[in-house]
Amino acid sequence: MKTVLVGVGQAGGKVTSALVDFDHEMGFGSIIGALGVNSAKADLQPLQFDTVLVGQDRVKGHGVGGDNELGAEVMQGDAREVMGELSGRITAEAEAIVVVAGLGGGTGSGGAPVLAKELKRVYDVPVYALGILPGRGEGTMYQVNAGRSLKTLAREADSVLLVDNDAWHSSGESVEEGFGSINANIARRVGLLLAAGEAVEGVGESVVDTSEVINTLRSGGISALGYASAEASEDPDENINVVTSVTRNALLTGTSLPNAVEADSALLVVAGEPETISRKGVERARKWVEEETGSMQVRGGDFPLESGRLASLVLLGGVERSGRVEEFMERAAAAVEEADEQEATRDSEEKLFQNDDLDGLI
Ligand SMILES: Nc1nc2c(ncn2[C@@H]2O[C@H](COP(=O)(O)OP(=O)(O)OP(=O)(O)O)[C@@H](O)[C@H]2O)c(=O)[nH]1
Repeated sequence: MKTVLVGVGQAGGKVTSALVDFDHEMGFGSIIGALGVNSAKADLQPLQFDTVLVGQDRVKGHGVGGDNELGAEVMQGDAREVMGELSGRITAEAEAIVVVAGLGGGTGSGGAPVLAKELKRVYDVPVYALGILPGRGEGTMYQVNAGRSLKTLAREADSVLLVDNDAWHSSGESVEEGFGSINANIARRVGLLLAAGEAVEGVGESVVDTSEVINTLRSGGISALGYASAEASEDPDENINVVTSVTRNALLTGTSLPNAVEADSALLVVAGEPETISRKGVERARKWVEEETGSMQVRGGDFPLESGRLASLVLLGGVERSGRVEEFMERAAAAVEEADEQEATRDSEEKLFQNDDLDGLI
């Protein structure tokens, strides 16, 4: 899928960078343009692609400090400039635009929904978001921001592919320590999805087409991506269980949104050497995905790739009713309440100290 990426905020820029590097290393050529947008100048500097600094008149290049309303305002204020920078990149070749952002901060969380809305107004191709949810251990402000942003983003974008920061980091590492490996994992998985369906020489009947990705995401709302891989035999008959077990692992333990299984639609992409992919295995795996997700719309296809391994990518569309999303929304609502209570305590403490009756005590 020929894609233009827009990384908003610090996480958005870093994840976009990892995706661009992966696509380049693999020689896929599915990312045809990238732009970084931020209100913090220092976060734009390391990026190897063009960037736009927004909100300079308001925050002087220092970021919005987690204030996502301000993040939305500065993006709105400079939307014309951002859209202008993008217009040269979103050529007729583009099949999708992906806005990448961490939903817990200020610039990405506030800015991504504003940008998605502008892009949808102007372009006919699907506008997706790749949204990063704060991990459980991240503070109240992150959860509040992400809850607000996710609702708006799911409304504005054609689909929000959610990655939970707790999902793809190595055990023993904190979320912050793990950013490098989380980003590399996001790049590999999402990068493969974007490249699935890219023209491959000697395309066979079973090769997945870009339109399958778009159709799977057509139900809108929230989507998730699962991935797992394993060593494969050269003989496809010995790979029946390899295909079924990597598919099970991709969906049950390898998703970007842990425990999101119920879905409106799904796409199963099996990647590896075409002659090693077991047709029987693929058939069984697809049936299993149908049963697990409860979806009647499970699409499928191969992704020919030179490798000694076989991998399964499972894209789920319409997972907003899954337990995981509900659990996050509850966490965000509790965080909003906690933030409100803290504000109320601060207000009453301020009133206490403004009370004239206290004057006599000092
Ligand atoms: N996966 C991943 N998450 C990140 C990374 N950097 C920050 N985050 C997450 O993103 C959220 C914070 O968003 P940022 O992108 O840092 O903030 P911002 O959008 O630049 O906004 P401000 O700094 O407030 O202007 C938190 O939930 C972090 O855990 C990263 O490199 N990778």
